[in-house]
Amino acid sequence: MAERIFLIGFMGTGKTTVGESLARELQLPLFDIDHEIVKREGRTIPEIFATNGEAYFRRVESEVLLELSESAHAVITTGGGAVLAPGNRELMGKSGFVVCLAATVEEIVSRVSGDPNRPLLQSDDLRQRVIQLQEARAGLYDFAHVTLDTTGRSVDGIVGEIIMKLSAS
Ligand SMILES: Nc1ncnc2c1ncn2[C@@H]1O[C@H](COP(=O)(O)OP(=O)(O)O)[C@@H](O)[C@H]1O
Ligand SMILES: O=C(O)C1=C[C@@H](OP(=O)(O)O)[C@@H](O)[C@H](O)C1
Ligand SMILES: [Mg+2]
Repeated sequence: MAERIFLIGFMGTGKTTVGESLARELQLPLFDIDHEIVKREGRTIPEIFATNGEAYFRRVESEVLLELSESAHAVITTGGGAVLAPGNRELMGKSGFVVCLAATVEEIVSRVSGDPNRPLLQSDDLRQRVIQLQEARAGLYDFAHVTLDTTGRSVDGIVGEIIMKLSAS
């Protein structure tokens, strides 16, 4: 079974939540790239975006991903935009088993609505914003080894399916 597992997918598909449970089940350490960035920077993601902009955030995100991909045997949960850099996609594809979580637009909207921690989703028309960003990212999650639709599914059920796919890999 792979010892380095990446969870990728659009915002609100449950990467951070599922990753915690998956790491517990597999008895592997867990690294959430967003949490690592917040620790390293000593400030929140909205603060980083507001003060230094998205390009700066992407640089730190890529640095943290590179360090974890080289060192940790772990479950590594990424932010939804970690796939934007081609180098990040290549790195994940070759250094671990990549699981993409997906969900319908309606499900994403209901999960992330009212959460101030995603600067890219602070919009008066959240549904339209999700659609627009998904279009801008079309195809960028397709390098995953497996993709799971999480809509209407329990975290335990999703974790069980990932473990089955891992065993078969
Ligand atoms: N399978 C699920 N069913 C219902 N709600 C979920 C599920 N997975 C995650 N959530 C909820 O959706 C929100 C976003 O989850 P999160 O793990 O932060 O997603 P991501 O890291 O992909 O942005 C959280 O409030 C979380 O509790
Ligand atoms: O998709 C994105 O560009 C982002 C996703 C977020 O992580 P989650 O996907 O865990 O919400 C976080 O990294 C940041 O707000 C940017
Ligand atoms: Mg997350």
